[in-house]
Amino acid sequence: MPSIRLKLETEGGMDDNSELLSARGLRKTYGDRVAVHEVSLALRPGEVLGLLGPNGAGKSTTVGMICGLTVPDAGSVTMADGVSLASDEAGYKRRIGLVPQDIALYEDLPARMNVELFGALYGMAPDVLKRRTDEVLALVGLSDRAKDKPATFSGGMKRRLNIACALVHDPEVILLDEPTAGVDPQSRNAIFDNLEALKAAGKALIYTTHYMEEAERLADRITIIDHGRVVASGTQAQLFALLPAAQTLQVDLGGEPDDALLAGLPGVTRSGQRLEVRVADVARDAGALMAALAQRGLQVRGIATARVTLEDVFLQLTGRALRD
Ligand SMILES: Nc1ncnc2c1ncn2[C@@H]1O[C@H](COP(=O)(O)OP(=O)(O)OP(=O)(O)O)[C@@H](O)[C@H]1O
Repeated sequence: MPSIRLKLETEGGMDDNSELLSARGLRKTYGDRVAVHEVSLALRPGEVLGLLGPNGAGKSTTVGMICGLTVPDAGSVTMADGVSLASDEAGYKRRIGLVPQDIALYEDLPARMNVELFGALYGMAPDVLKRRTDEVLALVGLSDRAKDKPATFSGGMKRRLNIACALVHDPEVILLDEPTAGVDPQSRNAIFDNLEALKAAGKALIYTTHYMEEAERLADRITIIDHGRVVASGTQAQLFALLPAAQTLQVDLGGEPDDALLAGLPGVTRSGQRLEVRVADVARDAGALMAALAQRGLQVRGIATARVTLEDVFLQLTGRALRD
């Protein structure tokens, strides 16, 4: 079968005017090690930007520089209206909420007081702080545990309380550094529900993860980072379009075919009654394949396409698996 590029929907480039926050040329070295080289990224209002990369890629260092905890060696981060750490540190930080990778809670203070302490750091008025504390505890599903101490919470509940603390001052941009690390699948789903609610409320999120499934589920756009460098950035469709044109069709036959019958069919490997067929364009080539199989008297019971994933994109761009 002739090879043609896998066709996928693509979008135009980023319109600079639509950026809520933009990081340009961020760089950070620790001794001889360059943790982050020239990282640039942009966040639009109301979107989830996934920062995807393996352990040690430089995600936390990048997030640290965006929220002002880590001082960059070079580069800058600016909000759409020009406010930056350099121009107005306190004003900038009020607009950012950080959910750190390591849970930061006072284990022996009630959940509610943990949230209020974070709010007090931003000088929130008592009545506003009370209302916001109620709201964020409700958002993360912990209203009924407000009086309990985190010391008595599960790992997933602590993660959710950590998120509530980052939200109490109602930031425009929320940075989440691997917020599902070490939580069970049920708690992970609860956290995703919280994040989807935030997105629906119009918040912009930067979400770091080394789980491509999480980036695929949550992110509107994804920046892939490896060894401190951005290796690709775009919507999932744009990233998938970076893959060489090929997809796999899985064809289930009525019985085990004679291999001689499959001779002359390109890209076919057989395992029992199942054929794996590499094609360049599913929409175009599936029909020709079905016709060729019918011509050989082979009955088809079912046909499916194997889905491409961000793991395939990472492998294509770096030559390595995300979780090496
Ligand atoms: N404070 C530090 N001192 C020295 N090296 C550091 C420091 N912080 C990070 N690094 C190094 O910088 C590189 C990037 O680390 P970073 O934590 O940003 O990666 P990451 O993508 O967030 O990884 P992970 O998913 O494991 O958290 C790593 O090589 C790490 O060892």
